[in-house]
Amino acid sequence: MENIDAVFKSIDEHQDEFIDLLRESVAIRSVSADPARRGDCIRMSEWARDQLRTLGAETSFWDLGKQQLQSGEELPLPPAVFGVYGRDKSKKTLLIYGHLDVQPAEKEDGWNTDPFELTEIDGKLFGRGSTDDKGPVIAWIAVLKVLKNLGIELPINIKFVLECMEESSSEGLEKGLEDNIDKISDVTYSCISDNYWLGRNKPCLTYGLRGICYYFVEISCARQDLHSGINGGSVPEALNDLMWIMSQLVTVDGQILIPGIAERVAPLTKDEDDLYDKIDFCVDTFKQETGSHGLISDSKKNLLMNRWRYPSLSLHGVEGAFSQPGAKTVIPAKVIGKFSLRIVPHMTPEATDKLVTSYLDSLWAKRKSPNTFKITSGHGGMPWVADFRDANFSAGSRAIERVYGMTPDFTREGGSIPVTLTIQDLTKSPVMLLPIGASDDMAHSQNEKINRENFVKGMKVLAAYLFELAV
Ligand SMILES: NCC(=O)N[C@@H](Cc1c[nH]cn1)C(=O)O
Ligand SMILES: [Zn+2]
Ligand SMILES: [Zn+2]
Repeated sequence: MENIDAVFKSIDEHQDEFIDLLRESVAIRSVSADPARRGDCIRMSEWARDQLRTLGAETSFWDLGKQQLQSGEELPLPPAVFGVYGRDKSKKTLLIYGHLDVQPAEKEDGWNTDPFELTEIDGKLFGRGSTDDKGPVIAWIAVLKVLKNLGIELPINIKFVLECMEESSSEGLEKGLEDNIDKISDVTYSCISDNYWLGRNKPCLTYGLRGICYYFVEISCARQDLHSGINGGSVPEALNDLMWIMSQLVTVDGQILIPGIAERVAPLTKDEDDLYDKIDFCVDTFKQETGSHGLISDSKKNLLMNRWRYPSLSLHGVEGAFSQPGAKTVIPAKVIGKFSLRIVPHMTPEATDKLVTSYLDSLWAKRKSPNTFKITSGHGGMPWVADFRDANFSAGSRAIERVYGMTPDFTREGGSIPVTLTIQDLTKSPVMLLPIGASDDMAHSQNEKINRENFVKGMKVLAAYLFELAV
């Protein structure tokens, strides 16, 4: 560890260069959900591969096959980037996973700046992907650049797996990992930096994620849209049916109304119950950061449990419904309601699909509507919970202490990174989530940002972690 101060110094000195690298990557509009942006996603994979290659990694692309769109059209999936640094059999091997795709963003959504032009205001670097997840990926690249420039040998071998479809259910990646299992079977530990601190000031390490099950409810009432004056009162309307169904999924205080869900949740143990008290989390700050008008509970423990260890159901939108400004008097012919459930141990996507489908079928039978009704389950991903008392977490914790002078909180996360469990299972090795961004980074939302300080200190934590892992 005698070199670490030189590494930290170099990170400080070259920080603007690394921010420029982040700027370059943010400018590539790699929105995986938008078929029109597939070329940008492929370009983003090429960009990351070239970065790793320039730094001396052996790189290759994993072809992940094709994506079948609802329209029947087929699109190539962006290739995953595989990078290898070092094959020294006497050293441990760390697998680093990150994603290069981003959520959609338009200036008109309410951004104060162009989402694809990294803009620094008061030490905050605004831009789509700045924190989720281009910032953390660039932070890893920056660490390798610094080590290379200083001529410092890597203390461990590194394998990168970078994908460009995470925000669209990591389509193709599980198979890509399985097909390339021989290339990752020597992995000792894995690290994913793709989530956030619980607050703005205290770093954390994360040992749990919720899974996800996504659903589409399609109702059609006519061949084409109708005039609500001419036809209103004579035609049973699809959107009325859909709203009736969607209003019976979850209560105002977040209770899921689908029978059988609550029974599948892992019981709370005394050990787990005790963990929540020690965690640094302020309910009022959380409320203020989310800008929400109220919270489902004002107890710290209940809120954390609701975010981490209980399922939640969110309604996301209705395709086909009139949503522009103004007062169009239309009866939409076909609407598709979208909702998802975040699932937790011991729930599985398969069992959840059955409960959801059977409940929606029973509601539809009660409705006695002549309209057509179809439920489709979209992507599903398992939850993940690990042991945070292992050597991977100890190394992460020591690295954080070195940079921040404090030990991290051990947290879970309400979001989902389904590939986490796949990586753990395929490599048969421990995975740790090491977030570098703060709780108010607004991933997926308007004005996503990463603080310059988090970005720079995050690089230092990642560098120190590499050396701590080797101990
Ligand atoms: N940073 C992790 C993340 O944002 N994960 C997404 C994954 C997802 C699932 N469906 C669409 N995206 C999340 O929403 O948790
Ligand atoms: Zn992410
Ligand atoms: Zn995300």
